[in-house]
Order: sequence, then structure tokens, then C-alpha cells
Amino acid sequence: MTKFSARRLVLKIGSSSLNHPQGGLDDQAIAEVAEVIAGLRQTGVECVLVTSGAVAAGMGQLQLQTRPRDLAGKQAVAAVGQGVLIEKYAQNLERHGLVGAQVLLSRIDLAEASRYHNAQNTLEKLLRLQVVPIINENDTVAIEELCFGDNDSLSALVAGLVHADLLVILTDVDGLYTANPKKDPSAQLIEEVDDVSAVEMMAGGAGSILGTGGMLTKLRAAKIATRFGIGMFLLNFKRIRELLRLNENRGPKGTYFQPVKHRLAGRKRWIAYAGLTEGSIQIDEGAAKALVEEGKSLLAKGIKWTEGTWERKEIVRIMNLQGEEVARGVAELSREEVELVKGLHSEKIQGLIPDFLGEEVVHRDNMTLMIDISSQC
Ligand SMILES: Nc1ncnc2c1ncn2[C@@H]1O[C@H](COP(=O)(O)OP(=O)(O)O)[C@@H](O)[C@H]1O
Ligand SMILES: N[C@@H](CCC(=O)OP(=O)(O)O)C(=O)O
Repeated sequence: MTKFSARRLVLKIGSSSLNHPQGGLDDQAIAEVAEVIAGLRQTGVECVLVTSGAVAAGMGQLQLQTRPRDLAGKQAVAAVGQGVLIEKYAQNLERHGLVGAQVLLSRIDLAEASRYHNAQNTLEKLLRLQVVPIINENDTVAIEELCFGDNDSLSALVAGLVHADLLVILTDVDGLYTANPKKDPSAQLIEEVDDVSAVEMMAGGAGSILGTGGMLTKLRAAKIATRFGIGMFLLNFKRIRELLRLNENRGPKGTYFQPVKHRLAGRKRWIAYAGLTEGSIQIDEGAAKALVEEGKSLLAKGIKWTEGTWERKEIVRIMNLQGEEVARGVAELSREEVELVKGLHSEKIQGLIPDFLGEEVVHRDNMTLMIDISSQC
């Protein structure tokens, strides 16, 4: 069992933990979060909070019994609720002498490398100023195709952005079970997971009308965080106080997802999970082997076909013949140019595209494998 020594935590709190049985926000739950963050700070642990609850809070304000289904309805209710949510956190943190800062992020804010680094610098500055960042998705302006949709994946990306030692996701069940425990009473709690892919089939959807994504999005978050080299702890919100003794003992009862041995660093994190992909390239078996087993760059001769629209320096998915995503990387040529040179030997490219001096369509330094080879070793 793992012994923790975390200095910087990302805490993600789901709507299911913040919702009062009578509707609206549970003030007691928010008070507890603030107390735990303050307590952790006293033991030298910095916290970044990723919190859901804007829609739950808005529903309370507007006395709605059901969560809006349409995008505009959800956005309007979130706009009402986000102000209430942040105010409650700020008031409760202030009781412990702490200052909170609202940070609303959209998918698009992390999609461009420059904006990703900007968000990173702002969060780092807030932490240096001893401020607690309180992050939520910018629901009010997020465009459907360009939104995270769930704060689980957002929290994993944030953990990578701030170089956290641990991501803690707090929810309304004790951790990952062999099946949804709300539907299957015989489901068993899994306390430790070494390889997220091996447990993916156990995940079901949300457990309440307020939750988004259920265990599926939590496992997606676990995949991202663990590939960044960051362990993820999935816990029942009822155990939040036990986090105060995280570094003293072996942590509360829950599910711990072990980080991979060969973690993704820097730009490769952004390529794999934050940048937006503009299209895909299908490659033959030999090229797939060269990328995955030998760590080589992608050359034109291994390309079979392309799909989508992209310009030079945009991110593309690289698929094998079975349709699985093998890698993701920054293309050195636009789709039209790749179409012109696919299947050709590198020396023939320059005659067709004179200003292209390299030979790699996607260079290995700008590519991330999407299958975790470390877990297969
Ligand atoms: N294998 C599983 N193990 C545990 N919980 C599961 C599983 N599959 C589905 N769930 C559901 O996931 C829910 C938690 O996710 P969600 O409702 O989105 O909460 P939150 O608001 O905390 O993000 C649980 O209440 C449970 O019903
Ligand atoms: N951004 C939305 C929450 C979306 C979400 O991920 O909810 P949850 O699955 O409860 O963490 C809100 O603040 O209501």
C-alpha cells in the first residue's frame, strides 16, 4: 500500500458532494472543504481546488427540481450559480485567513500552447501569493464541441499544469468498485490500480441527477494524471477530513491509481491531452511498429490515408490499420501536402514541396504515444 508525501495537491469536488438534500449548495460541505484546505496548508501542503457545483447552486437559487438538459439552459443556470459558489468558498476560506481566486477555464484556453502556458503561469503566481485557486469550467461560454463537460478531466489537466504530487477526486462513493455499487450490491471496492486500461470496463455513468460522467470520466482523469506521473486518489467526500493525515499514514480508504513509471513531460502532455486535434493520419503496420517499438518519427512512406483539415504545426491523430490511436503529434505538413506525398520515400518530397527541408511528417520530439508502453513492460 502506498505511503504519501504530497506537497501540492489538486482537490476535485463533484456536484454530488456539494448538493444539499433540499436542493442548492450544502454550506456545511463547503465549510469542510475550506477547513481541510486550511489544515493542509498548516502542514505545508498547497492546494488547488477544482470544484463543480455551479449548476447545483443555480438550481437552488432558481428553485429548479431538475437539471436543465439543453445547453443554453445549463449555461444560464451555471451563470446564476457560479457567483454563489465562489462567494461561499471565499467566505469560508476567509474564516481561516485564506484568500481564494476564481479561475474559470474553457477547453479552448488550454488548446493553444501559448494559452496553456499562460494559465500555468497564472496558477503558479497565485500559489506563490499563497492564494487558493478555485477552478471550474467556464460553463457559461463553453461551446458544446469545445468543452471538457466534466471537471474530472479538467482536474487531471490542472494537476499536470501545476505539477501536483497528487490528484484527489472526492465523490459520493468510496472509490472504484468492480461495478456501479448503486446498482450492484455485490460490487467490491478496488483499493489500488496499477493500470487504468485494465479496469475501464468496470466504469458506469453518473450516480445522481447532478453528477456528470460518473466513473467513466473519473477513469479518464486517472489515465491522464497517471500518465503525467501523478498518482490519483478517488475518495468518498465523507472522508475529506482524513486528508489532514495524508502524509502521516497510508491515506484514507479509497482507490489509489499508481502513476506510470515513464511519465510524460512538458510539451508532450499538452500534445496528448490539452491541444486540439484537427484530423487523422492512418499508417501502415511497419510505421506503427517504428513509432511504438522503436520511438521513431513518422515518415511519408508509412502513410496510407488522411482525414480532416489541418495546416502545418497543428496536432493530428495517428491511427493504425485497426483504427486505434497509436500517437498524437504536431504535423510538419498540412493535410493537402501530406496527401501529395503519402506513401513516397523522403527524398522525393522536396521535389513536390520545395520549402519543406525536413523528412519527418511528424517528428518524434513533437509526438506522444497514446498507448502506454510502460504499463506493458
Ligand atoms: N464501477 C463503479 N464504481 C463506483 N462508482 C460507479 C461505478 N460505475 C458508476 N459509478 C457511479 O459513479 C458515481 C460518481 O460519479 P458522479 O455521479 O459523476 O459524481 P460526481 O458529482 O462526484 O462527479 C457514483 O455515485 C456511482 O453511481
Ligand atoms: N461545471 C459544472 C459541473 C460539471 C461536472 O463535472 O460535474 P461533476 O461530475 O459533478 O463533477 C458545474 O459547476 O455545475
